[in-house]
Amino acid sequence: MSWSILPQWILPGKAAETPTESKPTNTIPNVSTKSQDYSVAAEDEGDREGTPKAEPARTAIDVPTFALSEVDDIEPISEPTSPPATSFPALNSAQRASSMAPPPKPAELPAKKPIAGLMAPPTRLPGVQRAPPPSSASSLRLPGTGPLPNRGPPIGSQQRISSSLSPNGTAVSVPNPRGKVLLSPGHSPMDWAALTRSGNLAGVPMFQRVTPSELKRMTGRKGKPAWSSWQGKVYNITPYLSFHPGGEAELMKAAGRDGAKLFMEVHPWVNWENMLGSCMVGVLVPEDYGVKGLEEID
Ligand code: HEM
Repeated sequence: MSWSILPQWILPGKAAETPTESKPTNTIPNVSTKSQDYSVAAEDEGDREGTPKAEPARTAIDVPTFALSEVDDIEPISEPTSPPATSFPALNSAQRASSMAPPPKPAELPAKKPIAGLMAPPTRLPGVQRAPPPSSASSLRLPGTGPLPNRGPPIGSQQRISSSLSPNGTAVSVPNPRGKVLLSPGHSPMDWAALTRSGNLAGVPMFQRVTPSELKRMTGRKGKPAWSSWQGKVYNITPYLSFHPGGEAELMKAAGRDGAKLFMEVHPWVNWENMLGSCMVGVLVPEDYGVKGLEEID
């Protein structure tokens, strides 16, 4: 690019004189930070020998200048004219309202004119007693008649009885509508549950095949254990006798026989298998089970 074709006043100083120089001096002042640097640099440039002097066009449009220091001198912008401050609190504030005179009593209110299109309220019959409005307090009151609300276990249930165990350590028969007994201390349903977790309560080393005649002999008397069957399985009910909420005598009715019928008559909601699982002796087999087996072998 030839420098000679450019007007003199835009050529860089040295470059204009020695166009053969490979690198034109960068004379662009550093304007990165302050604008005043530019003017200083421009003066330096003008002082150089041989440098064409370009007079700044003084006729340029005056750019209004602004300096921060002048800000203080600027007349503060007057705020929009507002009405003179009213006294506190405001006229329509709640504070004023509270100190104001109370509103007129309903009796003093002017009689309301019936609004067009709406019916007038029904007139009250003289002498008719109106019931008090239902309140939350009235719903808490116990009804004078009818059943009491369900609160806790029913009267006579095991939960209520177990809170008053027999003091002398024996199951005591007490008259109550469901035939519950007082269980001796340490014989609550919780105690039984703990005992069943402790180990095998069947009283036999391994599962047995029990014939009906054999079951019949296990009555809990004459030193024999009490066994009872339930759905083809035989259980030793002896350990449970003192834990039975219905009493030992009731439970003994099932000894030496199938107890399902009696059991289901009294408390079908009780889970026999769960409660007596650790007391299982074996399974009930037909009377001739062993004999048949031996005959088949022969
Ligand atoms: C052999 C297995 C049995 C077990 C595991 C057993 C268990 C129970 C349990 C847990 C209760 C308390 C029920 C409750 O609080 O709701 C109870 C109560 C009672 N049981 Fe048994 N029972 C058995 C057999 C029998 C038998 C054979 C009879 C009667 C012949 C009987 C008569 C009663 C009676 C009268 C009550 C008290 C009333 C009641 O709770 O409804 N139980 N028994």
